[in-house]
Amino acid sequence: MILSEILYKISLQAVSGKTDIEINKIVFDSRQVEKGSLFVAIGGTQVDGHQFIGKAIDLGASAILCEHLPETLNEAITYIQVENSARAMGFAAANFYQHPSKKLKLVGVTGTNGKTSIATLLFRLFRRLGYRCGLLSTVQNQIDDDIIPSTHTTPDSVKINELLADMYQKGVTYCFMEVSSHSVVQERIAGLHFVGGIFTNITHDHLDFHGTFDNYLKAKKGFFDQLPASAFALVNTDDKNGKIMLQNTAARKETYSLKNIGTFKGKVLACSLFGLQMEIDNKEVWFKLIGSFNAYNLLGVYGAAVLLGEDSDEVLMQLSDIQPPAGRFEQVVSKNNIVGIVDYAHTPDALKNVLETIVDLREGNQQIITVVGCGGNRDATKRPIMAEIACKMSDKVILTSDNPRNEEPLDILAEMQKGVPAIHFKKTQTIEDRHEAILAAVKMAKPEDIILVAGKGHETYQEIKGIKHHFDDKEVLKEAFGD
Ligand SMILES: CC(=O)N[C@H]1[C@@H](OP(=O)(O)OP(=O)(O)OC[C@H]2O[C@@H](n3ccc(=O)[nH]c3=O)[C@H](O)[C@@H]2O)O[C@H](CO)[C@@H](O)[C@@H]1O[C@H](C)C(=O)N[C@@H](C)C(=O)N[C@H](CCC(=O)O)C(=O)O
Ligand SMILES: Nc1ncnc2c1ncn2[C@@H]1O[C@H](COP(=O)(O)OP(=O)(O)OP(=O)(O)O)[C@@H](O)[C@H]1O
Ligand SMILES: N[C@H](CCC[C@H](N)C(=O)O)C(=O)O
Ligand SMILES: [Mg+2]
Repeated sequence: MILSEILYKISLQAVSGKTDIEINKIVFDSRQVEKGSLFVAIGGTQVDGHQFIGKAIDLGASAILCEHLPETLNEAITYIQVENSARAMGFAAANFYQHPSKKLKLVGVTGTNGKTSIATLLFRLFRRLGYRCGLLSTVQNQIDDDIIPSTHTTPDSVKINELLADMYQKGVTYCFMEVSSHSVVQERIAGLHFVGGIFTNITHDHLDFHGTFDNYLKAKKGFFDQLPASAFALVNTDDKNGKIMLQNTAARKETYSLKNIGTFKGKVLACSLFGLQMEIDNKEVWFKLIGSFNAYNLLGVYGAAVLLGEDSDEVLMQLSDIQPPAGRFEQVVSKNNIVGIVDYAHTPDALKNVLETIVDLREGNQQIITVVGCGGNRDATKRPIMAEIACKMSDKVILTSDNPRNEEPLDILAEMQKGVPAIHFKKTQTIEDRHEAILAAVKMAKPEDIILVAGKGHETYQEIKGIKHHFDDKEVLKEAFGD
């Protein structure tokens, strides 16, 4: 595409060089540059992309999109200066791929917990309702039956537009995507056209990246602030910050609640290890998801589907038959009835919700044994809190490694240990190796006991010092059960 078309409607501060040149690729990593690329220099969290402009030119970049121009300009190259290059890249990517988000119906889901659950349920529901669908999620990206591995919860803006363009070409009507707070701040969703946005909840996470809870809140709100008037903004108002999402949005304001207020109301009637019974719009329905926190996810999905024009009875009928995504309250039961539960709870609130559900469901003298760790190079302030929650709500706890990434596993564990109240020392142990920790939990379990393995859910790897080793909590549980 011609550069001037890629720059259409983008506010430019300065241009040096020709804009009637052909561009065949937009890249923001110099290592991906090929002949004819537009290289976008972005100030990152580790390095400033502007320092790679020279390297990008050496590798064949024809044009540079940046926030400040290099001291010496190469006359053969076009330089475009903008205020925010990440944001400009979002709009450039939308132009380059010819606005796929406007050609299909894109729905975004944001919140600390529940994004994957809601986006995946919507994807599965709308496929059952007869539509071709796309999904952009933490677990995987998907176009109908085709699974495309995902590297982020929300991909970068070029990747999103490339995937949406592919979806449009394959006849997709609806795409459901997760909108992480990182993606809002880093402008990965700039230039996208949404028909709806959903807010789940906001609790403690990602303070390493956002600095303060207030900034985290602003990031989530930023998604709703950029929705157009034609979209709906569907918000869980039982979350005390829910209404804040609606403060400055141009979108139609809609709400859901389990407290009998708002557009969509629901009530939990019963919850067991087999499912959840709810009343929605005066209809009683059983769902295959477990835990009252999932009642919020189901109600959000129901609300969104109705707002998108689907028949409410049909929606409930189909939704009642849908399985939760992988690694969300997934059960592996041994032959002698030890109940293993693998769950992606990696925030204090998620861990508390899952354990509350397990405590409510436990019968007689069933013990709860929790195996949990916290990821490295991520918010360290949640470590002692998660350890404390695990200890207070379980009979036995094994603190272990999650994805240590570039941190020392024992340093992470030392921070978790700080949260263990003295009265719980006796029931808590630390086993650095996650495989060993799961085996130990199974060894100490009696028939009927419940083992919660929290934090990694669907993940099939453990990231240690830049290398992803194969690791699957479900697989290890099965191995430990030895059935
Ligand atoms: C903290 C964070 O969000 N980092 C993301 C960010 O990288 P960064 O800002 O650190 O980049 P950097 O390394 O400083 O480099 C700056 C710029 O220089 C460029 N560069 C760098 C080196 C080089 O040789 N040449 C070059 O051009 C880079 O491509 C980049 O454009 O931009 C990159 C490109 O889009 C992302 O891949 C990267 O995600 C990292 C891998 C990551 O782990 N992100 C996590 C925290 C994340 O985004 N998570 C959320 C989910 C959160 C949730 O649970 O809600 C997600 O959406 O996945
Ligand atoms: N509505 C909810 N409220 C609170 N906790 C929830 C909710 N839904 C799911 N959880 C808990 O959070 C965990 C992660 O759920 P899910 O993957 O849907 O969240 P997410 O927002 O996509 O997370 P991520 O930020 O990692 O992408 C679940 O395994 C469960 O423990
Ligand atoms: N989307 C979350 C995933 C955390 C998963 C957990 N297993 C970890 O590695 O910390 C994040 O980027 O913080
Ligand atoms: Mg997710």
